[in-house]
Amino acid sequence: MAFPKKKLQGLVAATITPMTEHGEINYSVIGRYVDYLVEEQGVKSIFVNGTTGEGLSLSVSERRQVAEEWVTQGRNKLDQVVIHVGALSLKESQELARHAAEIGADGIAVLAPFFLKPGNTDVLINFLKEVAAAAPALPFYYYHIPALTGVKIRAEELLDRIQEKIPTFQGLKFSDTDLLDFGQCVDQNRQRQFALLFGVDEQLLSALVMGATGAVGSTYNYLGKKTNQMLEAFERKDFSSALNHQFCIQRFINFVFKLGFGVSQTKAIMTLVSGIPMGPPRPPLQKASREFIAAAEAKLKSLDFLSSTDLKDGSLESWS
Ligand SMILES: CC(=O)N[C@H](C=O)[C@@H](O)[C@H](O)[C@H](O)CO
Ligand SMILES: CC(=O)C(=O)O
Repeated sequence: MAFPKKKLQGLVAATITPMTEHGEINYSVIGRYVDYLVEEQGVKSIFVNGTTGEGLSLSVSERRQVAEEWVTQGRNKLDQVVIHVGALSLKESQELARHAAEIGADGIAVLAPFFLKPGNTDVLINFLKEVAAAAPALPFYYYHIPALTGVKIRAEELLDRIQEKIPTFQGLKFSDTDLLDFGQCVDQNRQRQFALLFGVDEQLLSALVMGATGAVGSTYNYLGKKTNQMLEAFERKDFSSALNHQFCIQRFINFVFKLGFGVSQTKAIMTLVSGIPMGPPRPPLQKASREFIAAAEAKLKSLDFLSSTDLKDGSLESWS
């Protein structure tokens, strides 16, 4: 297969894995979820089984089924479905990579093994290479998220050496606030067609200035429309309105940060905004509190991210 394939760009939603109140995966709402992203948020690409999707809290068999459901439901509706296949076990990661290729996903992403960790860049690249080789026809993305993996290898250094080792390498998802590292990823790869996707939603505008080609994030599930307005303003070089959009997004994220924000809260907010029940997270994560939901709801309304008519069954009423 010729590389690069179609480039991954624009907003990519890191999908939530919907669950039932009993903690089983709720596959039945994924079709509705796809329609919601496309129709209500203008988001046409997704990143499945990542941090937000609790990918590392799912069994391999669940991860396969979740990936399959998104690919099936997204067919002819979504531009790209990228499956995160990172795992501590190389074997599991390879199995998931092969599976992603079999089901017709558009790409795979892998993070650094985070328990027994790679000690340097070459060791990390060699691990990634073994996974990539299990899906030789699929674009491969590195998922750089040092705060969660504890692997502090700079992306710029990895990018420098990865292309010659992994022919399917297409880019990275950069979930870190180090804009020097990110800027150097852009600057040193101008000749290449890499997708350099930023993953800190509250700082996306800075990364766009620095040359990001797209973004992967959790908030695009419910703030996709707003963020798309920021991207459009940026495209037409209307920086003051782009900044207004970014500040508005920041006001929300900053507010929830102070209350304590993570995957559990993301599930609750998405339930509230979309009306699609996302359910509780899987232990050790704990369901967001009622107080959190009430405060988030009020904030969403005050920022005009949620009109009262948007509120459907999934909202506070059914929150116990
Ligand atoms: C740690 C984490 O989950 N990061 C997400 C993606 O990488 C982001 O989308 C954040 O959720 C978002 O930027 C809010 O902090
Ligand atoms: C945010 C993101 O990319 C993830 O949830 O994996």
